[in-house]
Amino acid sequence: MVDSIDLGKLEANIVTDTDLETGDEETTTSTLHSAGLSQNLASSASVKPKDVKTENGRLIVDDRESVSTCARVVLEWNISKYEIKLKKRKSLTVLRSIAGRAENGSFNAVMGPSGCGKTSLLQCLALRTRDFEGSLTLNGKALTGAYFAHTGYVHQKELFFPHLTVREHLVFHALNHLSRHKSLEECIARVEAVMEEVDLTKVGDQKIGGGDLYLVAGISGGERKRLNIATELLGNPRILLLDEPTSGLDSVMGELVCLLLKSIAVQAPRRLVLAAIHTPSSRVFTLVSHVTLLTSHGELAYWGPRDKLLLFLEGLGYRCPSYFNPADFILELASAKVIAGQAGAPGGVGGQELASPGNVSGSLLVESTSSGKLVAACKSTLSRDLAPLGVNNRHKEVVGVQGPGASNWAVSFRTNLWRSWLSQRREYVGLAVAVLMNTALGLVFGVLYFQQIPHDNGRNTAGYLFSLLVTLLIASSIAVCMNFPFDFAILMREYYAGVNSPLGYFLGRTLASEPPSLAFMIMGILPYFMVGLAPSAVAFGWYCLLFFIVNFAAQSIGYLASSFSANPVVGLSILPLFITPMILFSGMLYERNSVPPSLRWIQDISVMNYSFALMVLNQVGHIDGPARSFLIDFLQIKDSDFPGFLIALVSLSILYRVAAMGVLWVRVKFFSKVQ
Ligand SMILES: Nc1ncnc2c1ncn2[C@@H]1O[C@H](COP(=O)(O)OP(=O)(O)OP(=O)(O)O)[C@@H](O)[C@H]1O
Repeated sequence: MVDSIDLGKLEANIVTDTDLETGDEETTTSTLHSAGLSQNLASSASVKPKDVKTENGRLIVDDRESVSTCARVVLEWNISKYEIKLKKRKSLTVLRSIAGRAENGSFNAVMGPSGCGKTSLLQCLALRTRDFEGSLTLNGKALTGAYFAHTGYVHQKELFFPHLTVREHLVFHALNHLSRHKSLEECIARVEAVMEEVDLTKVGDQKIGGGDLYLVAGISGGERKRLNIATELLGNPRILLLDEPTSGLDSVMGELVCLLLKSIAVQAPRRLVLAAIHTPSSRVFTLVSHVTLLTSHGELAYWGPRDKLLLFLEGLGYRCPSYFNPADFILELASAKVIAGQAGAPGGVGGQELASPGNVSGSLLVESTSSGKLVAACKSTLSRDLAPLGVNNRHKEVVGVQGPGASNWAVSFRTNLWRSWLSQRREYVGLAVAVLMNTALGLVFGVLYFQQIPHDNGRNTAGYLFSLLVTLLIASSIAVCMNFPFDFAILMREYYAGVNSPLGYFLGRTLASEPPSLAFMIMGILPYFMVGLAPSAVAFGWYCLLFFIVNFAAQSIGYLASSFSANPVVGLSILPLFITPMILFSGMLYERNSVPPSLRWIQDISVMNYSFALMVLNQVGHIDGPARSFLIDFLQIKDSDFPGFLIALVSLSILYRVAAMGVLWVRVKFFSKVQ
């Protein structure tokens, strides 16, 4: 197989002659001449397999040798039905009787009107959903868990950590993906090679940018698309499935991405590339080897070689006008409204009854009054070309395929710690605001209780410590609830791609968040001497330690509340359910010894109960007089409670964190879908 890429004169069209139907034996020659695409071709030139040669100023990519050594990869699918469960026990049938086949070396397009089910089909093929009936086979065999290792799935919406650079993002994925088999140096070399392949080397050290909360300046839209593809290429998959890799790009950028996909498909190692493409330009359309066309009702309108589609339509009396983009033409044909309702649609197809598709490799189903007959004709034509059509008994095999499996938790702990630390460190604004806010709050406490405590009868000491701890509990847990859920969608994708584990992620992410959360210490430390608390190094040391533990416990509660949903509103809404009882049973608002026995368990799990008592005991150990006896009596505590309360506080702070990790793990494993 020879692929030649012209780097010379710019010409105004792309000429592609690809027939992959005949498999490995056939020669595929793609000559990509592109006006205004010199940049792109230069970037394609950076795709340098080992056997690149030049001839008369042209790059000749000769992968004949690799073809003979390359195993053939054939993916076949027959999805008889894919339903999405809606509320009130309703369901929506998104796909019906979709069959097709693709093999390595080919660039396949899934096309159809918006909402026809392109994403759904890709999710089925990538096994991101199992809620479909039908069969999927790889080289004629039922899928196994290894399918995930062979397959890269590029989502439509890119999700990145915005503060990471392109290189850092890829290194994270390479380490998680490859470190079982490769050394650190080899992982880094693989990152460099892939960046070269998708032409991202020059932006390797730029921030990715983007983000959900606010926009961070970063690389361009096209570069983000290529980074999305590069992430999946790291593991060298044989099958690359892409959901609308050109969406949001202008036509030139879209063509650059599709040229890249074409080169990924045909160059060694030849890969199966299957992409949902919404509205390809005519040039992009000519790059495609096979087309799966869906109607707006999620039914198969055509499956077959791209270059036979227009001939086939002509045979049915639908001729694409010479000035018309063929992709637009077939999209209009596949759209029920245009066909059924509009006379004078391109090719003059309005409301016309259609003949049987006849003896062609590929079929057309057009919505019309005769659609029933056409569905049958379409199926019978396809069944000649596609072995699995109508075979539905392998559904159980698909459902039973083991998931991708999490990556090694110890590796993912280290890489998540590194990634989260880099992200946190670069959140300058967030850190600066946290420092300012805590300084301001510390000053408010300091000014309000300024030198009150040495002359206090105990009430102001209790008031200061209580309000400080309540503020810490609320502010620290809210801060977690506002940040933690945003990573969840990324974690789910990485988990399904086998490059992250919930345990490694949680431990790394939470540990990396500890240093920035120390900003809360300012709120406690700043007013200590202003308000006149015990001027003893031991008392101050315990005060700081207890404040740190309460901060840790408050974050644990924040993690627990926000681990129930990827929606931060849920975490923030249920947070009071955790915090309010803790405050009520702190000993300040409800007499400790008169708590009804049936509610005592709430007191036992209240962080405020122990932390407030410990803070008070720490102070009364260094003061005499009426304040001491007031506080001891008021809170109904004694000095000997200190060690037991300390153990309870530390245990609770760890317990809440472990519970948060458990909830996250269960959600990732059993309840969440990849989006
Ligand atoms: N979770 C969901 N809940 C309800 N409806 C859904 C859900 N997911 C998909 N659908 C519906 O299923 C149909 C197919 O959706 P899908 O995203 O697969 O289409 P698409 O062809 O990729 O669309 P587009 O080109 O606009 O991205 C649409 O009608 C969509 O509204």
